[in-house]
Amino acid sequence: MTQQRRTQGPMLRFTKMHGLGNDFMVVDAISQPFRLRPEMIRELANRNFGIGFDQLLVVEPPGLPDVDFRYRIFNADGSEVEQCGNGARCFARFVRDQRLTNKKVIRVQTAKGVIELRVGREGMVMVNMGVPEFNPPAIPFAADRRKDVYTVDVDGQTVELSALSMGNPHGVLLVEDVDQAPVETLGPKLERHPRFPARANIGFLQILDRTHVRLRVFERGSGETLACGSGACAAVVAGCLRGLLDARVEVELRGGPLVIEWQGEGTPVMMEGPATSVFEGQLRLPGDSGGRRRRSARPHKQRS
Ligand SMILES: N[C@@H](CCC[C@H](N)C(=O)O)C(=O)O
Repeated sequence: MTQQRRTQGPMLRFTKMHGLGNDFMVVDAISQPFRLRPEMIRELANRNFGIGFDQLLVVEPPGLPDVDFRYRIFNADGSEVEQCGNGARCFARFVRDQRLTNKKVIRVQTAKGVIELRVGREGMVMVNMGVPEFNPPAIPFAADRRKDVYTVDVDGQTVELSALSMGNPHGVLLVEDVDQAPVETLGPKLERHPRFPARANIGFLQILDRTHVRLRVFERGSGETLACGSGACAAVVAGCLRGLLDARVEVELRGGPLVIEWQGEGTPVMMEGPATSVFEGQLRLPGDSGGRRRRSARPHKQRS
């Protein structure tokens, strides 16, 4: 019998980061070769057998003029997506910590266009998240015309939600109390509802007053996370469309607060919040499919 030898792949350096508890594995794919298949991403995202993360963020060289980097985002289920607000803040922090740039205003190419990140003091980052899109085919959401509130049938139950794109698709429901909201039951059903053909992130929004809200988000491809930046933007936009919120709102997520500003239709949404580095590590990728990894990690000096 011939013994099959598994080849050892290259070492991969990564940083573990989070934005209000929405956590990321961040990889510099400029100074090291990097390519992962979806099943490998799922394995790394696993919180028991892998590194554990909500999203994988990949820093690449730009493909456009006047842009500093390309930013790719993968959910824990291995799907590549267009937008990640908390990830964008961590991205800005990462490229500066790794000395890939010393700019304070960083222009980044995403799958849905260019976004601008501004690095502020004490680890805070301001992101221009772009102009929200309400046209149903562009979200994408199945509807014959645009509305501020849609009625959706879920297993015979009627649910009211707003649908919009922040570069990625969102549905936003108003609830009395986020602590009692059916995030774990209704979230996955709406994420995969046939009216969202590309699936969607589902936000459960509790309005406290015109400038303060609470929010939980069941994320497409990752499940409920402690915070969702694009979800916070979508929720404030949905609240403004319903006439319930002012232009500047503090959004209390399970992992902490974000400040979101939106001046109205046709203008971009601005998001401000923290970005935190947790540790740096390296792992040996399998040289062939499905091999187990060896990994090592050293704690990060906390820089705020
Ligand atoms: N956590 C993110 C959103 C990540 C992508 C999302 N799950 C999707 O599939 O669109 C954020 O902070 O915006």
